[in-house]
Amino acid sequence: MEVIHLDHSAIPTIKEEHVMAIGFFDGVHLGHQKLLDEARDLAERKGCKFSVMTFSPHPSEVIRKDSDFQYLMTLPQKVAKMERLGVDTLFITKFDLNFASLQPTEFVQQYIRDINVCHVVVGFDFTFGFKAQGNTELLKRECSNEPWGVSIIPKKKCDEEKISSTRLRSMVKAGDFSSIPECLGEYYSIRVKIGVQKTSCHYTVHTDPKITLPASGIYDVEVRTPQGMRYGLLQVHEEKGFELSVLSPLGYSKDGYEMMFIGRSRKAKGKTIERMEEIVYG
Ligand SMILES: Cc1cc2nc3c(=O)[nH]c(=O)nc-3n(C[C@H](O)[C@H](O)[C@H](O)COP(=O)(O)O)c2cc1C
Ligand SMILES: Nc1ncnc2c1ncn2[C@@H]1O[C@H](COP(=O)(O)OP(=O)(O)OP(=O)(O)O)[C@@H](O)[C@H]1O
Repeated sequence: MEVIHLDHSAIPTIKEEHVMAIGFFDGVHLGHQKLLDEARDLAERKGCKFSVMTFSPHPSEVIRKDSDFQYLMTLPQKVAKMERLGVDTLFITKFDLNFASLQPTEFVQQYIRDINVCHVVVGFDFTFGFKAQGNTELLKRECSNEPWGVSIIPKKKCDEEKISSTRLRSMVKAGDFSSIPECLGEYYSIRVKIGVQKTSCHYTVHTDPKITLPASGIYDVEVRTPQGMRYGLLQVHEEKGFELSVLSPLGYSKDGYEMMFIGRSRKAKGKTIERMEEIVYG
């Protein structure tokens, strides 16, 4: 997969035509995946490349100056997931105040027409342009006299409610992981690094400070190590970061580990995780 960083001041020439899906896609949940699947199928039928345009950082950080904005995934995680989904070209457009002030028609001209897009795929509630004034109706009007077309993907729901990144963030924050695989298509996972190894199987761990974390409590987790998966208990403290206990040591990994949240640990209720064997084996 080719990754192209787009900056207002330098938009490259793209020679080959491509079908492009547009959106922020935090978490790349099952609503996003439905949209991306349609874009990939269409690109295949048209015999052209499949591209995705995403933005960085999140518009909330720039427009609402929300410096505490918490993501479901880091940009490298998003890049890796897009690659797994068969994306040929990923455009990462720098979202700054200059870019945010583009009128919807200017965005269409510079970021769709001028980069050789032959078809755009967006969801039913996609918005774009200054003050989010552009919507799917405007996109359809804009392309009516153009060689490129637009597909609008209907709402994908879970439990009668739209699957959304905002909803997933709330579930994670509440420590409610029960419906997450139905919305995300997999367990919620974060990348962690070891801080201090307290004993052979007990560690303090840390993660990217911009990543959404669950409320304090003890969670069942699975950690992917070079030697395979390890079951563990993660204790999230209110202020003091978190601690991980596993049944056998993690083994060395320079880049850290992927840790999946299974759910709140019922067995660990009211306990601390130092004595993990007692919690696990009763
Ligand atoms: C050119 C452009 C300008 C934008 N300007 C604004 C803005 O002024 N205010 C705002 O809230 N969002 C703005 N956005 C963000 C969009 O409303 C929207 O969040 C973004 O296009 C990602 O779409 P998605 O949230 O459906 O994934 C802009 C987006 C684009 C592409
Ligand atoms: N459940 C869904 N069904 C269909 N399309 C969706 C769904 N969720 C998002 N999309 C579409 O995917 C693209 C990316 O959307 P976006 O990143 O805003 O996701 P979101 O889950 O709606 O996020 P947020 O909760 O932050 O608004 C947009 O074109 C949007 O319309």
